[in-house]
Amino acid sequence: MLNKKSVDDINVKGQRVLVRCDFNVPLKDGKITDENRLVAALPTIKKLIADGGKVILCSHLGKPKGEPKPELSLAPVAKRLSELLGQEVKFAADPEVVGPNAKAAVEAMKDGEVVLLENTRYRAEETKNGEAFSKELASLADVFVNDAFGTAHRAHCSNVGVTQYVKTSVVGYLMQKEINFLGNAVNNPERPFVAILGGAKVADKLNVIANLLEKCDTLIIGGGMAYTFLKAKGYEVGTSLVDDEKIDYCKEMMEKAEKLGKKLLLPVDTTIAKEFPNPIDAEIEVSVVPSNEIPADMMGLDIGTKTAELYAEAVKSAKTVVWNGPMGVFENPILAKGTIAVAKSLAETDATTIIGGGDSAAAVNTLGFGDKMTHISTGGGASLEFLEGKELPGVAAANDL
Ligand SMILES: Nc1ncnc2c1ncn2[C@@H]1O[C@H](COP(=O)(O)OP(=O)(O)OP(=O)(O)O)[C@@H](O)[C@H]1O
Ligand SMILES: O=C(O)[C@H](O)COP(=O)(O)O
Repeated sequence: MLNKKSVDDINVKGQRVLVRCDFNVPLKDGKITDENRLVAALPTIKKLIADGGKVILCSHLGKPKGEPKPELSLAPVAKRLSELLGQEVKFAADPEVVGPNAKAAVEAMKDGEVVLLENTRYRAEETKNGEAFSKELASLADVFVNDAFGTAHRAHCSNVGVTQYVKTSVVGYLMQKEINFLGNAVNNPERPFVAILGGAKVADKLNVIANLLEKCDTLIIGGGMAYTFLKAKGYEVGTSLVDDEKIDYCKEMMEKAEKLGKKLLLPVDTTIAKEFPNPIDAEIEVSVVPSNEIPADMMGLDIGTKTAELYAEAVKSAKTVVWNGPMGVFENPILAKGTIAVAKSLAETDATTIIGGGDSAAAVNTLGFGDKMTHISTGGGASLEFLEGKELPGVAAANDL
């Protein structure tokens, strides 16, 4: 259980409540292409409306680097949120975020109304956790609610600085749900606990590998990071992605697994091609070879068929599964088979299945397995840092229970 005060511990009737959400959603031609983060924010917003609070929402979007960028305005989010909530979300267009327009919009609010502020990263101080902007945000509100799990690994004005200048700071339902799911899976798992890591680089996930190895029973490695492990085993991996500086680290992890009596599974076969597909979804010729027989001029781009079966088998006997990072270049249908096989095995198991956000969440959703998972995190970097065992500043800043 998360040891922080939540929206259930307060009633905001007649009060101004500033809610930090993570509305950093992908946009194409001004349209939101994945609204999971909006849908996930609704329970907290509805609770605060039902209380009769004046609900002031804020978020960042993309990286405008401290200046107004019209293409990164939160206006499309206000429009879509209004539809999802079935109630107007008034957009406080204001290049200063907390400038005259925003102040006037908040001033005019009635109980139960909702206003969305402009992209907090229009202000340069935001990402520096500066005092002045933190105070400006705090001046709008009596109470602060942080429901932005996806941003919890950042210490910025709108999720950390602001908490120093309001009396009450609590977390929202999404934050609670994310921390409870990820926390239970990692720290109190029903066993066997299988962790699956993929993605491009070992270097990106050093601490995740080390931490999960301590907690899980089986650690499965796939994706581009597998080849540094295979090279560390002494295999020839051709032109596959390898981080030569991390070979010793991979050796250490393999020794650590043995010492701890944990299973560390690596691909026994590999789908190879002459080169990386360009464009990424280009039709390419592939073949499957044992992982110790990758020709010098070929690269591994997905786990092979036997490996996919082996990994699916390991998932079958699990009671808890945490998955972060694709098994191959899943953006290309020819190289998505390993990722699909693993996603399918998670969809079919009775185990608690948790997807650690980012690319893996996108892969599971595009492949149509989204509703079969126990929990799909809305946080990419945040869920990764949580899996590393780090304290998230956005969570730490809320009032303790
Ligand atoms: N064998 C491989 N060689 C090169 N790139 C690969 C390989 N396997 C997977 N990838 C690429 O890795 C990328 C994802 O890697 P990345 O490390 O960014 O994962 P991730 O974003 O950390 O995952 P998540 O977002 O779930 O945390 C994908 O774009 C995929 O195409
Ligand atoms: O999408 C995310 O991971 C969060 O919204 C954080 O965004 P950032 O990486 O731009 O800080």
